[in-house]
Amino acid sequence: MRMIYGFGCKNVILSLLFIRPAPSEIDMADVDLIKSRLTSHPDFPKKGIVFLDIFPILREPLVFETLITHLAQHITSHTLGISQTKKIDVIVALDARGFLLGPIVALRLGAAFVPVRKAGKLPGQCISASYEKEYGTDSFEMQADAIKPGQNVVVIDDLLATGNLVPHEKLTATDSSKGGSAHAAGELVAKQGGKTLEYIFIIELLFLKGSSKLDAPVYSVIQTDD
Ligand SMILES: O=P(O)(O)OC[C@H]1O[C@H](OP(=O)(O)OP(=O)(O)O)[C@H](O)[C@@H]1O
Ligand SMILES: Nc1ncnc2[nH]cnc12
Repeated sequence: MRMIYGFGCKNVILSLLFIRPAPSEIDMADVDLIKSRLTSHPDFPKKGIVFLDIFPILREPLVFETLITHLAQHITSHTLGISQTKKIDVIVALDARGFLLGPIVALRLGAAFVPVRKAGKLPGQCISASYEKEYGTDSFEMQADAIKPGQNVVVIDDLLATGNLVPHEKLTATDSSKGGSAHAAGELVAKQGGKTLEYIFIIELLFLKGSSKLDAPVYSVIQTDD
């Protein structure tokens, strides 16, 4: 059994194509274990933000191992299936917390690891994309020769917010509707001719509707509406 997730009306057609695994296909024991280690910190780093901290997960080797295995298994059992492809060529992960997951998952899959870094940190020729965060703005870079045209890519980060403090449907014409970090990473992959098959996160802040701005399906281990 698979279910189809609806996004904002702007992306209705795309959302019909974006299939997420049904809860029955997900190992809920893994999810419960990972979720139990997540901590929340109200008003950090500024008032109104509830910061969700993933570091307690990494403190416990068994829980960290469960998370990495869960992500790698999701890719081999689901991402490859829905994309009807045999291999992930590249795992792209985002500076900085995405780097805690991306290289390990890439090694498990025998894929290349490519970092997306905050501007000015990567040597050589780079391409860039700007983005908005839940609490600020910034610009990302990727090395210009990192992805070859046609390569299959999965983008990994710890958390999907959206780049805006207001939910997508409440944005006015004067608000920016540019996406957040994951959107910028997808833009960098597309600029190099790579194909993003899926965006994967530990946590997705559903109320911010970040997935509606992305050009591929989203898988998140934990979803929260708070
Ligand atoms: O969907 P968004 O609104 O873009 O928000 C999510 C991003 O924000 C956080 O990173 P942050 O930029 O705070 O930096 P860090 O990883 O260096 O802590 C988080 O790790 C995601 O990358
Ligand atoms: N609420 C949140 N908690 C942790 N990291 C974040 N990055 C963006 N929003 C965040």
